[in-house]
Amino acid sequence: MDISEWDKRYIESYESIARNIHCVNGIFVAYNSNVDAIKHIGPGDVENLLRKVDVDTVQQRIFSYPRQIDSPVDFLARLLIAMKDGKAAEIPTYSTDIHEWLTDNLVFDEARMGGQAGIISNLLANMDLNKVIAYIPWLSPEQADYFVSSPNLLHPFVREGRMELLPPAEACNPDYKAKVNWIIEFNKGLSVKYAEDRIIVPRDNRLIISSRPPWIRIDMSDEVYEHLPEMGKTVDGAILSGYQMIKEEYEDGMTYRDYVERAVGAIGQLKKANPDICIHVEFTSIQNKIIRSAILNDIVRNHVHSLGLDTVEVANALNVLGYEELAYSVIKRGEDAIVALYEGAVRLLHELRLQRIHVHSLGFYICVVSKDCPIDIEQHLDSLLFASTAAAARALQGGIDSFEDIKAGLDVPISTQGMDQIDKLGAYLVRQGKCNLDDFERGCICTRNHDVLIIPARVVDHPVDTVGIGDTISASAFAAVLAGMCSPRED
Ligand SMILES: Nc1ncnc2c1ncn2[C@@H]1O[C@H](COP(=O)(O)OP(=O)(O)O)[C@@H](O)[C@H]1O
Ligand SMILES: O=P(O)(O)OC[C@H]1O[C@](O)(CO)[C@@H](O)[C@@H]1O
Ligand SMILES: [Mg+2]
Repeated sequence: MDISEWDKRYIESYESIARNIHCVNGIFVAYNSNVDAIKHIGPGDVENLLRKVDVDTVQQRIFSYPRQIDSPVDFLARLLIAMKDGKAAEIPTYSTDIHEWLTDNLVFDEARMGGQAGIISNLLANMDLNKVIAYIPWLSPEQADYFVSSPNLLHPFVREGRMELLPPAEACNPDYKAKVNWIIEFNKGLSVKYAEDRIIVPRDNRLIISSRPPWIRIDMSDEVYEHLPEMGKTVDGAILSGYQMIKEEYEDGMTYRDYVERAVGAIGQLKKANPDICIHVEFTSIQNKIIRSAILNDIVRNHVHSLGLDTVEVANALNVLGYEELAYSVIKRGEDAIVALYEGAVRLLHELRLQRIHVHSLGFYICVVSKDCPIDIEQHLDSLLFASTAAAARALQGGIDSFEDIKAGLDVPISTQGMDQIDKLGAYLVRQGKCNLDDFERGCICTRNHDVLIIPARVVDHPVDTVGIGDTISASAFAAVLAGMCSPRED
């Protein structure tokens, strides 16, 4: 299909999801929510920060590649790495020192809802989904203020053994504090001089400094855990995220194994009274390989139906599952990177026994679906196109406050670079005899073992922010998949 045919197909997908989204009874969303303190860095900002530290040490730290932020030097090293490649990254910090240093040396531009579960809950509620049940284990009054106030967005609260669903502001615990993450957004073309080097940022992206205070636990109170079947019964799907915060060991002797077990138990509880519930996990950057591996092998495999992730995260996942070479081909920016990405997504689908895996990249998405996934390939295509429209709307407007707001995404141009990338993949797949050119051009490929959807995405030239766009893509696509499952077929 050429761009004008894709444009037409995009409009059809929006209309189809708008018609069907209301048949979704509800979605359960857990666990992570925080306040994002967002700073868009401009010319001179990084140089100013570099003047406050020893640049030679930063350079050494760039080579040693810190996987957690303990000092301003670690922060600047990871910021320069992210800016040089234009790659998204999320690095944990376990003390408040860097937060204080950043507060003293940078003024953030805006504070907004952060965390996959927080962003996704607000998006789904604003999309007018019938019911969104959000569960945040550390819901503080300040955090609750960042949730949209809407009757379809509720949080469980257990009183005298009975579960109630309340607005987050009424379900929060006044003893809890807010978790604040710093988000450093950098724009394509920004030039930074350090030591003898100059970096020109190749693409808009962001670095997240994820605060991990000791009280953060990816878990549920026993009371809420006991009532999960009751909640699971009333929804069609669940979106789970935040597992990246699980630690190997805790001060009280607990280990990651305990939290992995509880996480699997929680999924089991959701399925107890609703065996058909569809579970999506939103993946993210996880620096610790033991945790990354445990999440994939022990939580996702066999328990989860759908996985959403970006390209770097595909490489990271492949890496811990033993596909190092393929992982390397995905991240090195070679001609064949998109082929490696496709191969990687196929591997992950089968290795992790998923029903769908949705990879979002700048300019295109790839989704691989198993043969037993209950919706047809055109409905999968609708879901991806709808998600791209939603992402474009968020990038353009900075947020989505109503279902109607998504429509603005239809005016954003389809990425020609994305089209070029997928043409490369098409040539490869046709050469390999995996599909014919017609099927490829329609974005839908059926093979014996799985089906594949490949779409060009809409890309906003100057996005308001980049953080949270991936969450918007995955959640809107998943909600659209659920709509496909409950809506009457439109043959
Ligand atoms: N300017 C843009 N216009 C449209 N989509 C974008 C733009 N920038 C990024 N995206 C999409 O957002 C995704 C970011 O996802 P991810 O890295 O998971 O970020 P986050 O987890 O912060 O949401 C990219 O994969 C790309 O598909
Ligand atoms: O790992 P954490 O601290 O939950 O942070 C997740 C981060 O990812 C995002 O949810 C974006 O995907 C940010 O809003 C947030 O800061
Ligand atoms: Mg993401």
